[in-house]
Amino acid sequence: MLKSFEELIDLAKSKEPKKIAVAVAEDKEVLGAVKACKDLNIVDPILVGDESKIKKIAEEIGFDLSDVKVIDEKDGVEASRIATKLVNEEKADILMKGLIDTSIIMKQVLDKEIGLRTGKIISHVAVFDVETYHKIFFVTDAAMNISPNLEQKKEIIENAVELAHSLGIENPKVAVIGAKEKVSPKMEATIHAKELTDMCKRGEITGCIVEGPFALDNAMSKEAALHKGIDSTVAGDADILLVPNIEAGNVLYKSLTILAKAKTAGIILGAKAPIVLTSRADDQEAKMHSIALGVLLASR
Ligand SMILES: CCCC(=O)SCCNC(=O)CCNC(=O)[C@H](O)C(C)(C)COP(=O)(O)OP(=O)(O)OC[C@H]1O[C@@H](n2cnc3c(N)ncnc32)[C@H](O)[C@@H]1OP(=O)(O)O
Repeated sequence: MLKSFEELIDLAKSKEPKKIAVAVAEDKEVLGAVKACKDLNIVDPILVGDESKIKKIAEEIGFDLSDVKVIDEKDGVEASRIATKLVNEEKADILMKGLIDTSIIMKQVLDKEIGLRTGKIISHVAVFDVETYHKIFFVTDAAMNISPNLEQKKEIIENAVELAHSLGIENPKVAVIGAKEKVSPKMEATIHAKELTDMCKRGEITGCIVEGPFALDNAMSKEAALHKGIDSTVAGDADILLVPNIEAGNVLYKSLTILAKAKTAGIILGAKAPIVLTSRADDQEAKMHSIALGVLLASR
């Protein structure tokens, strides 16, 4: 079972290096992370973007590009398209978002001709390590699916459970988050939580334990759960938090990274290849962890 991001990097180092296509690579944190991962011999990068800007940043950070392929494309949409197409054509194993809006690169990923669709839902999982929680945990979906319906939430859980299994978390505990732990007909998130719990009980969602609704405190703190008289194996020990919508997920993601200084890695699942996707504001370390996660997944 994965215990730290250091372990994640070590695991990635034990794999063959993977080709990573970076869309709109002209960013210091992105190039710093790619350089660090290249130095560890876990990736062989293809940088797509404004070549003059890429070269200027590379020089500043001491990134020797002599054996790195750079594709010059100043337009961000086109650069995203080229990088996505490289993965579609299996010229790269991993796609990475650089200095570009998530919706722009994900539109390329969804493109029927050059994209990376598989028929499954494409969803984001953020992996967190924060001092105030006793283990690594996931938040899904803070970045891709805006307001998922019940069936989409089921598939988002399945993507996250598959990731958990890949990281050695055998029977992950999934907490379906709402604003309270009781079902309220006025709050769709709580109704979905109950239905997802029932689906798991009926064997329609497997490989995990799904329970909810939970308010965040009950999912993450045993004491808070006991205080409210909640009797559940998931309460206070969740591995995966399924958030009701992108706003809740994104606020939680950024609260964890900005306020709680959590370590993080972000990845898009359900596409033909792993897609490294962090916030543009995330630091080099977060991007490095995310690349390592991409390498692990691309090695399966
Ligand atoms: C957490 C750190 C990083 C961040 O902070 S990210 C910041 C916030 N995130 C974002 O701005 C992105 C949020 N998402 C979006 O904007 C949109 O969902 C996105 C990705 C642009 C797609 O929207 P549209 O292009 O309008 O797509 P659409 O809904 O009209 O659907 C077009 C076709 O694609 C399919 N599709 C859409 N989302 C999918 C998914 N998740 N998985 C699989 N397939 C999906 C959809 O079924 C449709 O297919 P078809 O063409 O009918 O066959």
